[in-house]
Amino acid sequence: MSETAFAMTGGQVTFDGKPILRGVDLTVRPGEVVALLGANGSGKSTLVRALLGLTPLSGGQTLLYGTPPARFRDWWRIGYVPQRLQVGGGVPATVGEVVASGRIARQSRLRRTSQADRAAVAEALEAVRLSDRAGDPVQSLSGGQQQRVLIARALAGQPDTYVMDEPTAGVDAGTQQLLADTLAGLVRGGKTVVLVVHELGPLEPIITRGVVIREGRVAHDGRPPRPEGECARPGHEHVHPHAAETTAGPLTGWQGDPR
Ligand SMILES: Nc1ncnc2c1ncn2[C@@H]1O[C@H](COP(=O)(O)OP(=O)(O)OP(=O)(O)O)[C@@H](O)[C@H]1O
Repeated sequence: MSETAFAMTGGQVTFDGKPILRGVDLTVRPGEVVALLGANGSGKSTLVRALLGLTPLSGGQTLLYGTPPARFRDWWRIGYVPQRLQVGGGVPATVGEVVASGRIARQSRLRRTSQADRAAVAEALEAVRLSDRAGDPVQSLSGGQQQRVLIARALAGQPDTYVMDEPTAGVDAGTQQLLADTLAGLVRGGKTVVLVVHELGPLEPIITRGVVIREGRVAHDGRPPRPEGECARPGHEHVHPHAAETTAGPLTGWQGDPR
């Protein structure tokens, strides 16, 4: 059997007695580029966090490279870009420091910062065009720039698999294209990508598989949906009155019913 990056079977998550994930089966193999799609509140972020073991399952199981999250040790293999949040929290960290923190899983107590670490951080900053802001406090950056810092932090770790929760949310068109080009290069190098997106936008050419989540279940898993008409218009707000279609047939309205 070939290696799997993620393998969830019957994954369930319950918050306050309310089922949020209701039996998700999802296997992601190395080299796949999987877009998780679905309406607000459908459970995409919860699924991502459960795949990483950050949110515990109340039923089913999930494996990271064949190992349950609690026993997984090779965290350097995963680069996680969480949904937009304040990077650096209350700590006045610089852009360079936050990006360098992406190397921690690769470092050991014996071998701290090396030339390779410094080079990876510099390369990641360049990839998101923030080299000139390395010494600035993260809080002094705009929201979209902070998102780029989070992406650079993941890039700096040079993981095998990238997990990105809405990496293009609130990010301008130029930066979206930059991210798409960066990811395309990583994918050509055999990396695995799982990302939550509302708009495929410039990422569309690299997506190999679309998984639509609807009310905590997989409603479609296969060909990436192709936005058409209004849905394809740049800046289109994806709150659709029509339901997500299920496993067969063309998929043009993947958002499902808004809650
Ligand atoms: N920590 C939590 N405690 C309680 N409920 C939660 C928690 N996290 C998420 N939820 C609920 O789980 C449901 C799914 O949330 P989730 O963030 O996974 O959706 P999503 O598909 O990522 O949405 P969006 O597109 O808006 O980011 C929502 O109803 C949300 O309120």
